Amino acid sequence: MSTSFTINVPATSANIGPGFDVMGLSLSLYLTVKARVDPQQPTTPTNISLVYEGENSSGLSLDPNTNLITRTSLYVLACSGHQGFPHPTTVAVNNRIPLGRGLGSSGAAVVAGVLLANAIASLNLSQQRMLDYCLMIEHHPDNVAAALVGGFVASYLIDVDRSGNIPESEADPAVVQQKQREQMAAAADDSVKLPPDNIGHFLRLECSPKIKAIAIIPQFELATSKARAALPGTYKTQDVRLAVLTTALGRETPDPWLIYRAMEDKVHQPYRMHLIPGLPEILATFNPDNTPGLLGICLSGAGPTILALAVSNFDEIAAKICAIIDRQPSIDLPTDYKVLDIVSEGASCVESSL
Ligand SMILES: Nc1ncnc2c1ncn2[C@@H]1O[C@H](COP(=O)(O)OP(=O)(O)OP(=O)(O)O)[C@@H](O)[C@H]1O
Ligand SMILES: N[C@@H](CCO)C(=O)O
Repeated sequence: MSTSFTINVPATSANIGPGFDVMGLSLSLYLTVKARVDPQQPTTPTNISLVYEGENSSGLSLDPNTNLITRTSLYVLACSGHQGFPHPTTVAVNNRIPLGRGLGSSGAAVVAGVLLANAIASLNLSQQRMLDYCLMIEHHPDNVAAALVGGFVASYLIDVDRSGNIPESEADPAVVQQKQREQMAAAADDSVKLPPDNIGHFLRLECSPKIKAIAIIPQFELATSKARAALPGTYKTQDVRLAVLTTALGRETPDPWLIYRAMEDKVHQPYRMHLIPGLPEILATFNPDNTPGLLGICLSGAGPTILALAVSNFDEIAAKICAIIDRQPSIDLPTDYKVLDIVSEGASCVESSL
């Protein structure tokens, strides 16, 4: 008899305007990972055979030591004294989250990797401990916290020494491979770097069920590392104003202008404008008076996806925003969009016996 696990992790939109590195919404678009433990298969050092199905698979490494999902699992396992998966396992990934577009694809991959290790080696990690592991790989909590727990989530990270290295979710594959080799070697002599306890904290906030998320997805990738490199090191105190948003989205009947103003941002969007053709015009053009149903517009995560929150007229709003992007000289391919629910359930793992 073999055992299977099915892991589902939602896409996320981080920041929601001024909530830079703090706020996240989980969305009805999923990364699915199926793992089948197959003791009949020949053993290998990692015991992983990795396959990708569905869209978004080309260009991703199938080397278990390099792929973000499986190398996250291998790190978690190494911390528990396992070198590789306990038994030969086929890991099949079906990813619906566009890569490098600001919809939390890397955060979802990291969360999936942690859940996979937890299931495959029966580690019984708590949700809090799983967040600690996620934060060793992706150093900002907004995407991973929302993907893990679901809904509208505020989170913060305790300043902790992770050896000053750049997040592994953003690192060059060669650097990652070297680090992975070191971790595997360290696992053998018991010195692998465990996450400190409770490095991330989160709070679930109310979000009105009337609100949907329109993700307007330009057809080019923008690496988070590049979008973060555009940010300044210091801010003026008057630029930081998150407080209103945390309650504005939770009101049973959303107040469009309250949310619209609460989503205006001076922390990251002004510095990233030049990376997203059409964004300045979009922010200057649409508001709740001239666009019925619209609540607010912001950059989703590090971009280039633009997030519009709305209560009605979803396709009309999306079409108008797409039209502005599509007439920018540097845009070659028509912009895509998806009308998504804000889902209250986060990542899940279901076990079945075959
Ligand atoms: N399902 C996946 N399997 C393996 N690697 C993935 C997967 N999803 C994302 N990645 C890795 O993460 C990279 C994208 O991460 P990046 O942080 O740049 O964008 P994002 O997470 O989609 O956007 P944001 O963080 O702004 O929401 C991909 O190029 C790939 O290397
Ligand atoms: N808060 C992060 C989200 C992207 O992963 C950023 O804006 O850089």
